[in-house]
Amino acid sequence: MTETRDVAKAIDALRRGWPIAIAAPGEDALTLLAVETADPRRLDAFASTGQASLLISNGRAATLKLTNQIAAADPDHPVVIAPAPWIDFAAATAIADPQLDLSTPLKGPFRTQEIARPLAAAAALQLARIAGLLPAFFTDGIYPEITITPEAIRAHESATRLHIATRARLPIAGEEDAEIVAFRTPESAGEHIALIIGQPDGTLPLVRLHSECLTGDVLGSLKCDCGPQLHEALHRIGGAGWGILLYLRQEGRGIGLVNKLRAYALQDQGFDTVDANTRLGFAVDARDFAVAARMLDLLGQRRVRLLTNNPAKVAGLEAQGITVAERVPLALPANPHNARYLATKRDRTGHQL
Ligand SMILES: Nc1nc2c(ncn2[C@@H]2O[C@H](COP(=O)(O)OP(=O)(O)OP(=O)(O)O)[C@@H](O)[C@H]2O)c(=O)[nH]1
Ligand SMILES: [Zn+2]
Repeated sequence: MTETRDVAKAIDALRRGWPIAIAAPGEDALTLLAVETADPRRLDAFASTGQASLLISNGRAATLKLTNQIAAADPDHPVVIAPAPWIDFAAATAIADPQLDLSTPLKGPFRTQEIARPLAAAAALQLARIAGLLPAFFTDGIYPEITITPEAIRAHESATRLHIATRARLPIAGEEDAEIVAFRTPESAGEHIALIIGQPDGTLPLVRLHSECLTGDVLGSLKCDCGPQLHEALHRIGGAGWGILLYLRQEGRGIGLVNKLRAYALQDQGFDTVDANTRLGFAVDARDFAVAARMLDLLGQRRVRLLTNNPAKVAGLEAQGITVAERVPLALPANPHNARYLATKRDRTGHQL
């Protein structure tokens, strides 16, 4: 069994443009080179014939009108494009990156091929998301140094080794009686944070799960509602007497900052937040709230009142054994820049406002 440490090495390798392999039980190993971090020289070294297959997500394949029958029936089924002489590094980049769709007339024809290693292929796309890279790979090249298993990727993602690293008083503007709690896991560097406001008083805590949004939280972006929601949540928790804000390192609904900004670039071209994620090749929402449940558990709070408009957060916590006794809506006025985003959340992702 590969160690989760090897997953960290594999993520590092992909981000540096080095190949890795994923070996699932019952399948031959699938060799992979991330398109985003490759270059023509690395592609030549990976595929000595100069030609490699391309592994892309179902959403990206659908945009390129490339889903074969099996893939069309199953939106999680990745797609492999067979090698062709014209699929050089530049063509592969145009296949991988939807931002280039309007400026790059795609060549063709493409030929998709049956996926010989479906488990490894699905794990590869998951790993691209964890690494914050575009979900597209050259495959079937030379055998690399690092081989990992889908099981190790799952273990790397799991919250079971999350623990409290330290806690300290942290008076904040408007809420001076607050304590910050930092959580760590050996698997990843991004630390999740809880801010406990007020003191437990026998009532259920008012809890907010806030997913990181650098643009909204720090820069005051008007494209989303994250910044105002963050401040309103802190205010509402204080007003309730006591409660907890979980600051989850799930930037861009789990696809990472760079991929979220790619989604913004697609939104500049007219796509909404849902279609932008799909065209990039990601799930509409890639978050997993198991980590939030584990944090509440470690804080001794298994029954909460939850500030959210998103039924998926309620379901995600309840699936992990946290009781959401009440959902408390958290809606803020729209502005001209985020009105469409809020309408899309209401109309397409089931947010209840
Ligand atoms: N991929 C992507 N992520 C976005 C976009 N706009 C905002 N985000 C991210 O969405 C997340 C905001 O989620 P939250 O406010 O916690 O949750 P929510 O699903 O809107 O549910 P609420 O609890 O009702 O607010 C943050 O991680 C943002 O970075 C976008 O257009 N694309
Ligand atoms: Zn935001």
